[in-house]
Amino acid sequence: MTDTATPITLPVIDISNARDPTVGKAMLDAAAKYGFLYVNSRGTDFTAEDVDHAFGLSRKFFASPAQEKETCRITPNNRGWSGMHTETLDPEHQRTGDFKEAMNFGDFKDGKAQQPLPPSLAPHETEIHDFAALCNKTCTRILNLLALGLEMPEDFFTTRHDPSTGPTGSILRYLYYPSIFSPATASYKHDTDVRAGAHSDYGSITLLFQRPGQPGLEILTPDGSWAPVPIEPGTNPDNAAVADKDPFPPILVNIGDLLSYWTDGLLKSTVHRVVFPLTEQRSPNPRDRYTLVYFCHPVDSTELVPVPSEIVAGHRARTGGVAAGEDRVGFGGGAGNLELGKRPLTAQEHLESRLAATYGFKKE
Ligand SMILES: O=C(O)CCC(=O)C(=O)O
Ligand SMILES: [Fe+2]
Repeated sequence: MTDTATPITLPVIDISNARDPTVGKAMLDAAAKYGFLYVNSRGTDFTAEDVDHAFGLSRKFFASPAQEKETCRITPNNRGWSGMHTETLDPEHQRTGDFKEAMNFGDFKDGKAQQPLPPSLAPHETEIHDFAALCNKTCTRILNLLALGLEMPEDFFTTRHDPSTGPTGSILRYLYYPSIFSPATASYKHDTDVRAGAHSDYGSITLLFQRPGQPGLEILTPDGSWAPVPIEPGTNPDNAAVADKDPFPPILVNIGDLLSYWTDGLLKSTVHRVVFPLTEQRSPNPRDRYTLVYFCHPVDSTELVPVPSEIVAGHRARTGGVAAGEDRVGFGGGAGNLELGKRPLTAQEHLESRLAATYGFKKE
């Protein structure tokens, strides 16, 4: 099924003018329909060199000796390195942990990491910080456009995502999924195992940088089937060609649980996963997959008050808000259904509740 499914067609949006309401509408439509969209790399703050360099650091880190990675093993604050099979994103359906390694960076303070960096990365602290800052800048454009699309004050989200005003839950993540030829994947069973289990993201928005010829991401469509997401829109997922005019493949953007909750489910937090496409398994030259992910979160203390948007209010009136009847914190009700006399959740509380729901069972 994974391999015969038709790739999904998602809009590619140019965000070079982040103050254009027409672009805001296009972004809102995609966020409400699919929860996923592409951002054309030409309209962002990144050069091809910025992105290549970040992928280079990621490769250098994952190729470094395990003893070195051990010095920065992941801690309960979600920062650091997690090894092969350490994370299980969909424990109900996975017999084994994800076939991936990851390295998470939390907020920097005055350009300094607030976590141990291994020898392979310590000399590159400034570069890692600068890349995370560019990611945040691109998220600011996207959040501005979403606010415009929702016809609310355009700085409503951006002022609440400004890391200079306080700590945030934002994470820059390097990901490495070894190829099917790697000893690390010897036990992989197609149609049983996954490189990353089905999940939704927790924050406001996520940026995903992919490399040509390293496919694997799929999203769950409303009819319950999995659709591959091409790296180059309009091409086959494993077509390695990059359009000449674009500095690097478009950035894939998706809505996370927090922004879905905040907008009463109008913006969709879509479930996704990473697999080995069958074409990749049959390929004479299967490739490792490297991705860079930026999970953008509001400042921790942000109160998730109802958003001042008539469009969200209309959606709430029609549907009752996000997943009515769901009693899991962070899903049920939506921010607009705040009970009288109750205070709103903060961004930090929302994140903690989602982490507890995902990892709570294996904490002991
Ligand atoms: O690496 C990818 O393609 C997706 C990663 C992802 O969905 C995640 O880390 O939340
Ligand atoms: Fe994800």
